Amino acid sequence: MTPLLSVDGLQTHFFTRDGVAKAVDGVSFSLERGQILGLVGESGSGKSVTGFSLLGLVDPPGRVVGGTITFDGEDLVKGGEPMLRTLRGKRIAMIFQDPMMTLNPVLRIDTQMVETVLAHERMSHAEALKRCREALVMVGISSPDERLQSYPHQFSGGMRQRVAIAIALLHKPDLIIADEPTTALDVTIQAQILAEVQKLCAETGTALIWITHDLAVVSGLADRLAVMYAGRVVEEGETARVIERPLHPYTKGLIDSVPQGKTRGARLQQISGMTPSLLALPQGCAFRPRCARADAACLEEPALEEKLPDRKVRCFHPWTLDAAADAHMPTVTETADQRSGAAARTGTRA
Ligand SMILES: Nc1ncnc2c1ncn2[C@@H]1O[C@H](COP(=O)(O)OP(=O)(O)OP(=O)(O)O)[C@@H](O)[C@H]1O
Repeated sequence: MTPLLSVDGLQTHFFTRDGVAKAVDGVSFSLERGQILGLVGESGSGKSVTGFSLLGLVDPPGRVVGGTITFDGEDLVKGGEPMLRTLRGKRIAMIFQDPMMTLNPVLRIDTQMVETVLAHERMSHAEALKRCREALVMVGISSPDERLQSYPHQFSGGMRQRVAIAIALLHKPDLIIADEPTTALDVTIQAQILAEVQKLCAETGTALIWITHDLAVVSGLADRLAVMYAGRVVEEGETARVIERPLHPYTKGLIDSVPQGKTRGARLQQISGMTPSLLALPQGCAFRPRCARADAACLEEPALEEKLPDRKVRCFHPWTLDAAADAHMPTVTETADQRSGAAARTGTRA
């Protein structure tokens, strides 16, 4: 089956006075209709820039400098702004962390929603209003008529985000890109919205890219995961399989740092070290300075390769491909420095 979206070798760079920040540098993934992809990684890994690149929303000094984005058979990079203008908001919608990026504070909800409908479709005002009402009901808003006559400031944060999601749904898009849309909300509201979005995707066949730094959020939502580090996808695969058997040391570190019921009260493992500056990336694998499994081979840049069926990983020493070897490898949370410190104390070679 041809995927709805196929991103191949996408590169989006920022040409700053201090140098070129390769925020997205060779990102590849694909998505089928109705599928949910979780795009995960620490802050600054290039998740948002990837999302913005898909919609042609990267502003100078940033620019898409390479790769292809194929959406329903059309090359969006080649098609450029004229093609994107016809798709944006209609076939591809975006939900932002701050719903006020979507909502106009001085307009009533009905005015802005009806305007959005009529921007892409010809119908009467009454028909457009009916569509708006249906979209509000879809995201769990009761008494939509009353809500339609309100202004954004009359809503709670969670309710504002629901309205923003309803606006994204107005044209029954093929793809929604959601950039940390529930991060600012309390856990209960977040869980409700996640459940509703999941249901909507299943019902409408809308595909979704859910961008988040929170692996726990997407693990219950996404069909597939793409893990990003320093502008690159380092691991991609089916969510359950990635969580159960992470291959990349960074993915394993992310999973180990998610609180589990069984570890309540126990000290959480954290990935030591910091994400590197994009203006001064280490030679070879960008995760090398934080990785306990790194060796001289990692001074070369690994490629994203399919090391197990339907599992891609960008690493020379992925986990659990060789259980016997894994048993002798240090955990990802130990750094090379810690290892050599331990070795010095015990008089062994690190
Ligand atoms: N306007 C800009 N000018 C220069 N560099 C930028 C700009 N926007 C983004 N970048 C670069 O792109 C990198 C990735 O940014 P991006 O917002 O995609 O990260 P992210 O993974 O979404 O993190 P966060 O969750 O913090 O938003 C930034 O760390 C920065 O180096």
